[in-house]
Amino acid sequence: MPDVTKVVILGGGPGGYEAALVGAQLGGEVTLVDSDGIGGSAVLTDCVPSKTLIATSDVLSAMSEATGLGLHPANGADDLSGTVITDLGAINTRVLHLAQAQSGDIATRLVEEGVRIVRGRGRLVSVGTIVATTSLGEERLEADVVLVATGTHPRVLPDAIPDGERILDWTQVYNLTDLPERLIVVGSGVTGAEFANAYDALGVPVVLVSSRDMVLPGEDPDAARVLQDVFERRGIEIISQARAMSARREGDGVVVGLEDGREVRGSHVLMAVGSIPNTAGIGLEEAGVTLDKRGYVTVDKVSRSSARGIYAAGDCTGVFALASVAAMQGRIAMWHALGDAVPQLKQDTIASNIFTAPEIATVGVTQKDVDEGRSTADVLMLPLASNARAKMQEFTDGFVKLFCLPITGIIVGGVIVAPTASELIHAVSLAVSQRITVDDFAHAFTVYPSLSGSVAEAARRLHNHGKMATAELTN
Ligand SMILES: Cc1cc2nc3c(=O)[nH]c(=O)nc-3n(C[C@H](O)[C@H](O)[C@H](O)COP(=O)(O)OP(=O)(O)OC[C@H]3O[C@@H](n4cnc5c(N)ncnc54)[C@H](O)[C@@H]3O)c2cc1C
Ligand SMILES: NC(=O)c1ccc[n+]([C@@H]2O[C@H](COP(=O)([O-])OP(=O)(O)OC[C@H]3O[C@@H](n4cnc5c(N)ncnc54)[C@H](O)[C@@H]3O)[C@@H](O)[C@H]2O)c1
Repeated sequence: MPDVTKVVILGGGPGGYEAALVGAQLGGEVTLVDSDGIGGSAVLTDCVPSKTLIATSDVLSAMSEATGLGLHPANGADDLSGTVITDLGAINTRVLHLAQAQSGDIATRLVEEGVRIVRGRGRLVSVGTIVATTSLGEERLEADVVLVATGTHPRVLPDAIPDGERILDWTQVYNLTDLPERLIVVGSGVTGAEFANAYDALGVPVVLVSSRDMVLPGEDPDAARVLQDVFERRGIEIISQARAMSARREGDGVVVGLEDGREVRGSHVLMAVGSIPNTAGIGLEEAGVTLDKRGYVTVDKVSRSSARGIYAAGDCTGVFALASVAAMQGRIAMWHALGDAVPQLKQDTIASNIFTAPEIATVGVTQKDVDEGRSTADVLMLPLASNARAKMQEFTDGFVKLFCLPITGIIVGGVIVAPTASELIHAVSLAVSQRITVDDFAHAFTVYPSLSGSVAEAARRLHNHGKMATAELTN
């Protein structure tokens, strides 16, 4: 390696910008090439905007549940949420401003740390050479280390092309200034579920077209069941085992055609049918970077691609489509490339959250791992309905589920379905990453009354599981 390592990063999302910060910290000469704005899709179109929208919809969800707390609307509405004017134009203006401001803050920090930002589209022309196409023309950048962090874009069905007005992908919903009269959401993965939940809370009649039996395929089935029940109770119309084939405009509305010939009518449709990696046409395979059959860059646990000197991070690797994972993969790449101590990416410690009401947070070993024999963990599920704080808050849906190893009682995973699951999961995440036992976890104080008391209670109830297994082993 030369005295100063030249690093060129393609993509300014969390995978790219977090790597840039580490690269600069470790003395690299870092150039970040980004085509659509620093912060990437995470900040400008996906994670930050959706969670900002959900900050508003959460207030309305709480208001709609407040009747049970003795708060009645004064104007004859069904619940408190019916007493406010939901100004979607104002909500979306706030969302977009916040995203732009966040993007600006990240760009400022990068420049302060000595990262050079090139606004343009980059492509590899050889292993160590990138050409960035900018508004001023082409710029050639030589690199000792390249990081590809180009993310993904929304998948489009050939007969349901988004028009940005009524047929929308999730990057386009923030253009709306008026609430849809009836929103069809196609796809009941995390994106579809979060938007169906948010728009329902905003007071929009929602139809959810779900290709499976239940919403959130691939997530914890008990958690998915809770959400399905909550959605149905709130009046979201779920069309299960239905695959959308087309979406077309008709008059002032849209018609979604299903595979079985049925048609669903609404004022708008949001297509949330997955993503495609941004890896085509940027010289990756020509430079020796192996892509899998879906187009994701194949990487190892220190973010190395198959081509020497070329690393990849984030959604374009298909590892786990989360901003936190992208950021960690990016940092790992720089630690490795620039010779610092480097921890491998541990996928079995990743925590994530689905921002619905209630939230669904998970970490580590899953129910599927246990059911399919990949983990021998003991499982305990504790409904939150008996928790004192949950009763005070009139919260009846949700549970805590913990997974621990049978012999040692080490906590290896957890699922929390609760209004603040995204915060509650951190204790479990810490337990998983630090290999804390159920006994140690249960011995730590929790506040009374609190939902976290149920997390500790679940650990306490797993005490005998570990003991029983140990006794069986030693007898
Ligand atoms: C609706 C939605 C909500 C989400 N919510 C959450 C959440 O709450 N929490 C969470 O952890 N994750 C969330 N995610 C996932 C999260 O957004 C992604 O995991 C994250 O964006 C991945 O970061 P990245 O750096 O890999 O890519 P991106 O954020 O996609 O950034 C990649 C950047 O590279 C640019 N680019 C592409 N090609 C080139 C090129 N050739 N040259 C230069 N630049 C290029 C792109 O324009 C983009 O700016 C959500 C996803 C969606 C769809
Ligand atoms: N809160 C968060 O952290 C958050 C939020 C959103 C997305 N994400 C990340 O993004 C990833 C992708 O999530 P996603 O929901 O965008 O995509 P996805 O691929 O997980 O889900 C898309 C869903 O659409 C369904 N589908 C596909 N074609 C269909 C059709 N024609 N008709 C009906 N249904 C159809 C699929 O069966 C699937 O269930 C997640 O795994 C997650 O990692 C995270």
